[in-house]
Amino acid sequence: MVPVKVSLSPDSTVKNALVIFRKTRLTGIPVVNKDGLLIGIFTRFNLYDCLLQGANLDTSIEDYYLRDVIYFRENKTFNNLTELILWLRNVRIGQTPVVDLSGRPSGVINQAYAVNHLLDHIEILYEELSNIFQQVPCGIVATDELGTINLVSVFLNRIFPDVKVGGHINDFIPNLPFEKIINGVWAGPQRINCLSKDLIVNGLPIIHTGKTKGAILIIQDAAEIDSAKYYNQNELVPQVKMERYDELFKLNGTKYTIESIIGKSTVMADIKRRALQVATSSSTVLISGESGTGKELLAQAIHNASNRAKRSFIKVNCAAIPADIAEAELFGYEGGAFTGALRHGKPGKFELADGGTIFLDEIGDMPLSLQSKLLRVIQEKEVERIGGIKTKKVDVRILAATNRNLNNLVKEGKFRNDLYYRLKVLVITAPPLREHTEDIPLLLDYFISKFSKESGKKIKGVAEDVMKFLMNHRWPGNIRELENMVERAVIYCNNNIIELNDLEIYTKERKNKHELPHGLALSEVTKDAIMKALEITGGNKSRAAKILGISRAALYDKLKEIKNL
Ligand SMILES: Nc1ncnc2c1ncn2[C@@H]1O[C@H](COP(=O)(O)OP(=O)(O)OP(=O)(O)O)[C@@H](O)[C@H]1O
Repeated sequence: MVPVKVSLSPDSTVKNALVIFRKTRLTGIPVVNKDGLLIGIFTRFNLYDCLLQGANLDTSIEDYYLRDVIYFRENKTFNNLTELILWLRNVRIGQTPVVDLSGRPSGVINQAYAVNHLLDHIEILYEELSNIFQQVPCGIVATDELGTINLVSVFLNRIFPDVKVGGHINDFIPNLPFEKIINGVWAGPQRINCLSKDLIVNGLPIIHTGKTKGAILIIQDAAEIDSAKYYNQNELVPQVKMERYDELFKLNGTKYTIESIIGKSTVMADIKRRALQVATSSSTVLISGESGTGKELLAQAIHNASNRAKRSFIKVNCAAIPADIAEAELFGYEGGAFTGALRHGKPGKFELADGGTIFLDEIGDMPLSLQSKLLRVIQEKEVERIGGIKTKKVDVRILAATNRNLNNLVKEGKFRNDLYYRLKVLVITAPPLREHTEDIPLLLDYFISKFSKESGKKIKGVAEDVMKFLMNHRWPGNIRELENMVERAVIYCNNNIIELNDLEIYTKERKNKHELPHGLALSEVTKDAIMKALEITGGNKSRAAKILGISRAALYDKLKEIKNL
């Protein structure tokens, strides 16, 4: 609002008005009664009219000012867009007076101000709508009155991956009764069969000012709804969903979806929202975070929420493949390319992931020589087998994960800068468990239920002091450490409640407190733990890493350090 301090009274003269118009940018001057209350407005047009009718400078404005004015009270807000649009359409003057709560003029607002207000409203509304569209767990399409698609929700693309904005709805979903929906005679929800899919369809025409402007269609996969009915509502939600996705998992070799990610804290809710958002695009995603924070789980969840869900998810552990065979593993080779090569050659992981997703785990450990080849695949979207003469186009979505600081690796010359920039188009950071300890009770419930089922025990939960201890633990191995701790505690537990003594981390901590010679170096403790883990697993490093709650790469790093002790 622009504050206005000037006003006229009915007996003010044309000259008084001219002086104010000359001094201000006002297009209308408020007219007030003897109590100072707004009773009208004297506009520039009123001035022209009275001059044309022969008024002189001393003529009073009494017969000329506008009495029937739309004005606002200072505390007026528009409750909704329609109210604001109506006002914009109805105002007859460029500036609308604003009065204070007692009815005295205090300023004006102009149309530019109102339009800006309108745009702010539209922006908020648009944000809200697109969030709903991205996250609502059923397929939604909005079309115009002819059936041309304006909006498609992420979930619809899971049922019909090809549906795109700009196309006609019946080109993608032929049996859909669009005519009935647009004419308002579709008594949905109804089951229809379309392209051999069993669908539950609901549809409504969008009617604006009495005219049909388009339609909203809500489409669900009947199989999903039917299968959900079979599950006990009281069971853990993730387990219900997991079983429902079994088919998909079998198909693409994954285990997790967004619903498998346990955690209701704000950070975890943000992560899930972000995962759903990035699932809608095909750009490269860099998932960073400490070991055991759920980076692989996130990668699988993103794949399964994307329209590539029914295609392959290929995982490559960049730290685990020996450098000399890494190129063949990733890009494949032609028959006879080298000694020991298969006669007919072998496709690489990128070819196997064609149409789907490749997950490059521990990307920070990828040898430099391979990094330049990966960069070429990302840029050219084609692969060349070793010993091959042709390149092959591949459509692969790349998800990369690392627990190392790639920025530092770039500075140390161990990671290509250009590859780093290509990888971090979209970034998701999995938070360490110590930053969302409020999720510990939920994670505990989930893992206790999982391992109790596996071991045939009926463990109900943890004792109060256990919960206290766990909430205060630092969790260097994050959720993996918690998971492994519960797995062991369930084995040791002899009752139906896990006690402090069932926790290895508690007994170890107590032992360390009481028995370690004062001043024993931390490196010695680490060494002891690693040696013990290797002893238990008979030298198996993967299992030893699991017991220690760290990644294989982290274990290799620690072993290197120990050698130098
Ligand atoms: N939010 C979560 N909900 C349920 N389970 C989880 C969650 N986060 C991680 N986990 C479990 O913790 C374990 C470790 O997760 P994951 O392998 O995805 O971690 P990571 O960050 O990829 O680890 P690394 O860097 O060591 O490879 C897995 O068994 C996974 O199922």
